[in-house]
Amino acid sequence: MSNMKVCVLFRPLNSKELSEFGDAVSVQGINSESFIIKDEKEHEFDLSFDRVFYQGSEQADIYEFLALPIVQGALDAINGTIITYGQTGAGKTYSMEGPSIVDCESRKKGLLQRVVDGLFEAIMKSEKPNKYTIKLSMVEIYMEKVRDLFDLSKDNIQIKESKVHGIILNGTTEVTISNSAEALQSLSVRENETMCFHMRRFIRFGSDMAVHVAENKFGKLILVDLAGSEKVEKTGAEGKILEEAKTINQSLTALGKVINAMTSSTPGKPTHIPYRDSKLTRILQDALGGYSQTALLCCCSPSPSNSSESLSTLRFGARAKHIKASVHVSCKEDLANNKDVTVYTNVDESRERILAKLRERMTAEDVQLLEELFVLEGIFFDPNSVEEMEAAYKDVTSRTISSFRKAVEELSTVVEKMKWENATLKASLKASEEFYQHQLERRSLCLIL
Ligand SMILES: Nc1ncnc2c1ncn2[C@@H]1O[C@H](COP(=O)(O)OP(=O)(O)OP(=O)(O)O)[C@@H](O)[C@H]1O
Repeated sequence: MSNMKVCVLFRPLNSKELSEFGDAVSVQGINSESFIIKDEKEHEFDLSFDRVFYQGSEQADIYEFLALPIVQGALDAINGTIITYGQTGAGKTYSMEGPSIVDCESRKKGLLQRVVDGLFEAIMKSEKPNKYTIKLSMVEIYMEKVRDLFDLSKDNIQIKESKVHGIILNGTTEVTISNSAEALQSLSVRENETMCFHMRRFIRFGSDMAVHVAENKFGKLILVDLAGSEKVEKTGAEGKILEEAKTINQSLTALGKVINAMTSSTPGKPTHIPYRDSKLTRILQDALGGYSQTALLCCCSPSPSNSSESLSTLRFGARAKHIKASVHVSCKEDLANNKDVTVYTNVDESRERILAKLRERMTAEDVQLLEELFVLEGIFFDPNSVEEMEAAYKDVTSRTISSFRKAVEELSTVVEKMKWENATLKASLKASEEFYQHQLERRSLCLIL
């Protein structure tokens, strides 16, 4: 079963759509998972997803189905990612944060407020609320640069990989938050300050909530409100805004390429997954490539005027549905010695199996160097790269076998030597016994005389 949960949301018709097409819609619901959508030429497409939220759906229902399991997972140190995708005006931001982050009518609260509330509620209900620390960071990708929205002087954050935390945004400001109100206040202040119109139009922030579950566990929860996915020419943009639109388009194209590569790989054949083609795909590498529970909300307009963009969004979602991600628990031990240990639940067993075998056969230092090399090369996040690991493992195995052979030869020589020593000892023992017997016989002869 795929760990990528893909849902579809059809927002209500807006006033422009109502004035142009009345209440006509291109979507006909079948049930909560399937619907029929017509393109501009009235061709019908029968599609199914994990859940479909039709016009008038409650924000609370979307949260419960899509995000609640991810929030619960984050508290158990399972990384989670929630992404909204769709054309401009399709309802991505509304789904993510409702009409506004703070002072929002309870019913209209979006995923962001509900995730924050859900995290703190779960923590307060837990046996030891004090063992949790929640840190928040917020970044945006602007013109292929990652910018810290809590410290605008950090406008070119580097993306790195760590064994424990996976993809990390190096040096990003982390704000420790102790309740929902504090978190939402931080998020809303930054949003108003930094998102002027042209950026707001194309760029969205991702908030990265790091949940330190316990001293030795760490969960990461990322919410990503993507930029509009429509074709650049549809935006009517010019000049700098056109350049921004093109960059966004490239990063969404890179996201599409990553998803295509992941879902079209042939078993047993290594496939290159182009995570490094854009900052967006690099940041989402964990979420897509294996160490996360991921939910994608495909936001669409139900209007016939937007059916071609809606279909393009739905095709993207249908493709993403086939990504088989894996669940990962991050574990940090021996902080004082800065020694990281990762514990895996159900997956990436191949990697762990190979590493375990390498550990048996190589020195700890060699294994560590090999791991570092693979992390640097991005191999650890590419499930298809297991073949490369297998090749490395075979190489190590053959070297180990020949060193075993040499050891067996040495051992045989030692055994031969010991056999010879044993025979010599036996012979001298026999000689001693004979001598002793001879002496005894002589002594008894003397006594008889
Ligand atoms: N589920 C919904 N219920 C009511 N109104 C909605 C819903 N979704 C979106 N809207 C309205 O539609 C408009 C556009 O939505 P929104 O800003 O969320 O789009 P978007 O996909 O984030 O677009 P952009 O890429 O431009 O940010 C807003 O005025 C919003 O209030």
